[in-house]
Amino acid sequence: MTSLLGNPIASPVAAINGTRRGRRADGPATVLAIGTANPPNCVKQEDYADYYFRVTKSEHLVNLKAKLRRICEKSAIKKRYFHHTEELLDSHPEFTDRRFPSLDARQDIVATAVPELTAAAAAEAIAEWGRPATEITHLVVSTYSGAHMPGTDFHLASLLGLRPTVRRTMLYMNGCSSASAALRVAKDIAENNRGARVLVACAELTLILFRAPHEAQADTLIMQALFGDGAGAVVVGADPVSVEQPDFEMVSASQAMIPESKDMAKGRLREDGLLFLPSREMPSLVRENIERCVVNALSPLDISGGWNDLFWAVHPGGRAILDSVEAGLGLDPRKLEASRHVLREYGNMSGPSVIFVLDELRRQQEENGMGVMVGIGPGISVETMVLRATGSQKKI
Ligand SMILES: CC(C)(COP(=O)(O)OP(=O)(O)OC[C@H]1O[C@@H](n2cnc3c(N)ncnc32)[C@H](O)[C@@H]1OP(=O)(O)O)[C@@H](O)C(=O)NCCC(=O)NCCSC(=O)/C=C/c1ccc(O)cc1
Repeated sequence: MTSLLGNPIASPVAAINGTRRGRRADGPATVLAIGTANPPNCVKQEDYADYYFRVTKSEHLVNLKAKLRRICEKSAIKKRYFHHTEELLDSHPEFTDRRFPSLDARQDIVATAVPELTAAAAAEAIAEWGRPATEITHLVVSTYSGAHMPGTDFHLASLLGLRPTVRRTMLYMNGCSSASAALRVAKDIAENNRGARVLVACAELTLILFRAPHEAQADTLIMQALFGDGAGAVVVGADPVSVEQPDFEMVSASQAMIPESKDMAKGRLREDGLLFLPSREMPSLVRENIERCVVNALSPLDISGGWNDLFWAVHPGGRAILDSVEAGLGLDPRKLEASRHVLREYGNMSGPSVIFVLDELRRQQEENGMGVMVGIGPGISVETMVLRATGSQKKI
């Protein structure tokens, strides 16, 4: 084939393939910055049973209150943060009276509260990144706290002053593995679009699942006892330029469904909000399956054991979940200290929790060499990302 000037040129397919290769990044995606945020209302776990039965006007359910107190005592949580306050709950009796539908009112509140909390975390990440917000090329947002069109991605882009052409992806209802899923998507975007800078943002507000106790549904006490509000944001990009100081390389990402687990961690969006139903078997199923998930994720990298030589960023879904991962992998107890710290200080914030754990690992400078981020979500889904700490001396 010749050009109009008579010079030989490559075939169109070869030219397109060449261009496609040229559009890819040279190196792996990296974590360039991390931001986190929580609402101001803080409730100590030791006060939670009194607080919860008072605000739901359920003091007469003395057995359930005693049960909640037992769960709180065993939770290894010290305190949690919530967007909702006692005043807000008082002004919305439908949030605590199961006879009335309340989804509309919950959706109306989270429609602005989720983008605002997400923006606080994202602004922190962008400030640390050190480049203008207008240089973010892609946005991946994940939440189960409300669903709107346009969604949190649209509002967040406006709140942060992102460019109007920022390419947005919205992920809904990924439960507690939502940030892990968003980071996996961001890694693919960053590695396949040279120069891309992807903002990942994830927030959850427990207002979407707050409800009064009920004798016939004692299991709902688990979500009231463990879950807290938070937002996490990460700037992801490959081939860092001089101002950028990566914390972690995102080496590989995998996802697995634990067999026979579809009823283990279910979420149902109801007229009275989101109902989360955790099975009692969840911790044991995690313990039995976690090593197989980790082996599948790491064997392509020729890593097939020596789990204590890696650092770990495990989703703090509950004390029993962390105990199960520790036992299933035979980890030295200090290996999950960053996850236990996040559980202790914030509770289970669902998806954003792993972003807090990554932040904590780099703060404690506990990360070294290779490590694994583990997200645990509905079904049971296990999201695994192999990371390599860059040893950045960034001031955070
Ligand atoms: C701190 C716990 C709750 C209790 O500690 P323990 O050492 O097991 O203590 P006990 O065995 O004595 O349990 C205390 C009480 O809690 C009860 N309990 C113990 N698990 C249960 C139980 N799943 N049911 C309902 N009663 C129970 C247990 O029966 C007992 O009741 P009682 O005998 O009356 O004192 C512990 O079991 C624990 O951390 N469990 C894991 C909690 C859990 O499943 N976390 C969720 C992980 S998945 C995730 O993060 C979110 C995914 C998600 C998915 C979809 C969405 O929409 C949103 C999110």
